Amino acid sequence: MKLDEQKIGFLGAGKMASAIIRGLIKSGISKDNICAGEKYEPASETARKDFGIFVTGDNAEIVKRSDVLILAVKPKDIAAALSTAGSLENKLFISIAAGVTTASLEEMAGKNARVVRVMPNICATVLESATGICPGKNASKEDIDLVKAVFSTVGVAMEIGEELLDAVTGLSGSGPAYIFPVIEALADGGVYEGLDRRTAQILAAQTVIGAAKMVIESGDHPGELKDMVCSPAGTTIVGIQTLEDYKIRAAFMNAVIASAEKSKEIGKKK
Ligand SMILES: NC(=O)C1=CN([C@@H]2O[C@H](COP(=O)(O)OP(=O)(O)OC[C@H]3O[C@@H](n4cnc5c(N)ncnc54)[C@H](OP(=O)(O)O)[C@@H]3O)[C@@H](O)[C@H]2O)C=CC1
Ligand SMILES: O=C(O)[C@@H]1CCC=N1
Repeated sequence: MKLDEQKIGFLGAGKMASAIIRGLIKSGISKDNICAGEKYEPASETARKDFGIFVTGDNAEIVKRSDVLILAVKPKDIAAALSTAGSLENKLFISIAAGVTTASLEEMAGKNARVVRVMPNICATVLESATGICPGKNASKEDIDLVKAVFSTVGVAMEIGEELLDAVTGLSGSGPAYIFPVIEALADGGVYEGLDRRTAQILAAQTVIGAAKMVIESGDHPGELKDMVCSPAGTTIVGIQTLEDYKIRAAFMNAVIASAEKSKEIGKKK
């Protein structure tokens, strides 16, 4: 199955669907092969205007037009979205909803449904998502390859066992929201010391990009990279000591764990 031969339909055309649609179009997928069902008219209008795709409030029409469906509504809205979707027989059904297991998706979409559960993140907007992919029991190798191809258009995509998808949700699904306040706070520190806001924000964001790139490109342990910055009796080790005083590492670990636990809780409700 080639990606550019598939008709891809989204149920929900909000923030995440828009990010993925942008990636697909940027990677050369024709807008004529993409459509979306959306019940909120302003979101429909934005999708039509931004991407030139077909958008309707009629989910069943989207299902009819599509080979591949990407469910991109909030977990609480899934049952309602599927109740208006009609038959999903012979469709590849992808869900990006946090917490919702492949077993409950299969139950909702029909026992033999080819389901793949995916956890991307909002950085798909700039084609830098970190995405975990987990096939349901009826998904074929071809289906998984196609899903990988879809999410590779918006960043890095890797297959992960379902028992670890809540961990992926806590880490990379929610993770951008943990880094944005870090960038804001770094910039605040710069502003406190006299930098103007714009300059401080660019320096802060570029510092985060650079640090992340060093981790990925070197493959070195982040602790070793931190040591490279800390001169003996220098400026950085004083900053590190301050962060340790505030238990910054425990704070981030606990944020990821709390988010993963919430994802598990959502999964139990469905
Ligand atoms: N935001 C993020 O960073 C991430 C989100 N996710 C997951 O992605 C999914 C979507 O999240 P996100 O894009 O942020 O949400 P949004 O609220 O931006 O988008 C969802 C859209 O779906 C619409 N909708 C609701 N019910 C229906 C329906 N029955 N038929 C058609 N459209 C409907 C909503 O309309 P209305 O507003 O009127 O309800 C809304 O416009 C969630 O399940 C979330 O867990 C995964 C990874 C990251
Ligand atoms: O907060 C949420 O539930 C969604 C899922 C991952 C990121 N945002």
